[in-house]
Amino acid sequence: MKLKVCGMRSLENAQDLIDKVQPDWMGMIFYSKSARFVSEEAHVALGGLPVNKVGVFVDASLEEIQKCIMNFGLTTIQLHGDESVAFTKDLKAQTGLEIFKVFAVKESIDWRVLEPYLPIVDYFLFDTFTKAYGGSGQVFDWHLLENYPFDKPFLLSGGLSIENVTDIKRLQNKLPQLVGLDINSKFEIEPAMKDIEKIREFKELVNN
Ligand SMILES: O=C(O)c1ccccc1NCC(=O)[C@H](O)[C@H](O)COP(=O)(O)O
Repeated sequence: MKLKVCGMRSLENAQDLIDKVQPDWMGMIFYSKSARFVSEEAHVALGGLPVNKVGVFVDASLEEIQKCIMNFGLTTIQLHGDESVAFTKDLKAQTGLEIFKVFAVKESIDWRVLEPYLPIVDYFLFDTFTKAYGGSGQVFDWHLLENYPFDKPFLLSGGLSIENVTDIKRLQNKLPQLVGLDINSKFEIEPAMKDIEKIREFKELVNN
């Protein structure tokens, strides 16, 4: 199972994560209202890290995203807002980078909304709906994913922790399209500072 560790900001903490966990992706939040916001100046420290770097954006402009791609050496763009199909298509055409399109889950999922994104994005990512967009630590009703109708691989997110590993594995057994997990606040000591040992333990439990 692939692992994305999101909301990283400190160079030492990120280096430790890479050394001890080797995540498939490391996420940085470029949304100024987030407690995990990564400012432009941080690229000097974080830009050179040897890991696939995901930039998380909420309804940002193409120009803002392009700037972060250049400065931080992003490999992946996570669209965490209400980005349209046209915008997502333009972004893919202009950058050629891997794209995660996030869908914030409430009480139900309308699969027709996801369909036009299928030829454009590399992965869907399902997260819990909150007004703050992400990093809430809240779990949504995973039963809603059981009739996922596409072959497109997706990542699961929203309140993932060591406590719900058994349920994650149960879902993975039912849905082979679930190829990755996105973790964040349940592994934090403080916003944007992760407990690396706890993440290592989570990875071990998920993969064994
Ligand atoms: O983490 C944030 O502060 C954040 C703010 C705005 C948009 C997205 C954000 N996080 C993106 C992520 O991919 C998180 O990992 C995801 O929301 C799950 O977080 P959590 O429920 O804390 O595990």
